[in-house]
Amino acid sequence: MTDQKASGELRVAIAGLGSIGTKIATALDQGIEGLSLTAVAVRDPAKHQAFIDSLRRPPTILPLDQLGEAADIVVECAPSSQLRAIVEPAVKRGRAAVVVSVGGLLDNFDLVDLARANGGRILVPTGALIGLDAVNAAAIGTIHSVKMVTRKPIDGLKGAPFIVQNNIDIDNLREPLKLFEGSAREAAKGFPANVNVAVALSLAGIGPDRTQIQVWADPTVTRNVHRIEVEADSARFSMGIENIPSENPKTGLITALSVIALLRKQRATLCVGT
Ligand SMILES: NC(=O)C1=CN([C@@H]2O[C@H](COP(=O)(O)OP(=O)(O)OC[C@H]3O[C@@H](n4cnc5c(N)ncnc54)[C@H](OP(=O)(O)O)[C@@H]3O)[C@@H](O)[C@H]2O)C=CC1
Ligand SMILES: O=C([O-])CC(=O)C(=O)O
Repeated sequence: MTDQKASGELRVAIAGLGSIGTKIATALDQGIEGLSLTAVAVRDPAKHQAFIDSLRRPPTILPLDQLGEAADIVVECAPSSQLRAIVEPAVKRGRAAVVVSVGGLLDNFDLVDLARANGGRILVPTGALIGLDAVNAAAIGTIHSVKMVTRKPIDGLKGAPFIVQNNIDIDNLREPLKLFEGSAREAAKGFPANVNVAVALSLAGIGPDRTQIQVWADPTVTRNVHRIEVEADSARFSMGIENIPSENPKTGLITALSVIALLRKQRATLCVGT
């Protein structure tokens, strides 16, 4: 690993080899300019050994808290409950942490201060969303409102704490049901594995308390559908995305691609989009 550092490559580690992590690992193994995969953290090594062995340059398996020793960039793609255990040791060492479980960041926002104090960075990819470049730009001026409506197939919402705690039966729905309306912050509590997108949107724009979201369980859709309306002093824009679910029905296929695009930008000569 020291050799790779000496060669000028940015070393990348991945925490969690699920739907998102395996795709990022494969892309890094196939080659991203100036980056190499050096380490991964998994909960059950035996489960992932065959995948790791199938890579051309198999990474080392390390505990979560050691990823920052083996990498310049630590990519978090585990459940949000693990966010702190992954990000804290990395940013303490001055590393960059790419966070996909961004909903979990709201309850751990001191990590941003920790990163700042230690020369680390926290990078939130656009993920399963669209247009955070425009939201970032509008936020340089004044954004008056950000409203989002998320519709997901039943499988994309099963088990969400909001649904369980309120005893809502979504299994037998025949028409769309509005489950939730409120702030991105409250939505992240009720749907921690379902509305990371709303939190990313809020952090790019006017924050988790002012960003409004509706969450619908919709048996008539087969994709994770997000529609967003932004009203700002520079522009008014509407955005929509219909994500094809990955093998994890809660996660759109585009999420891993978004992280790969972010990683590509770290060393690319030509960068397009903010
Ligand atoms: N920002 C965005 O736009 C989006 C964010 N997400 C979020 O990204 C995260 C990852 O999603 P996804 O890949 O679909 O999830 P998966 O459930 O497919 O994968 C998560 C992986 O993390 C592993 N894991 C669990 N605990 C640990 C641990 N202690 N150490 C190491 N690995 C662990 C799991 O292992 P095991 O298989 O053994 O359980 C699993 O392989 C989720 O939090 C999800 O909500 C998802 C979609 C969009
Ligand atoms: O935000 C999330 O956690 C996932 C999501 O909506 C999607 O993949 O479309």
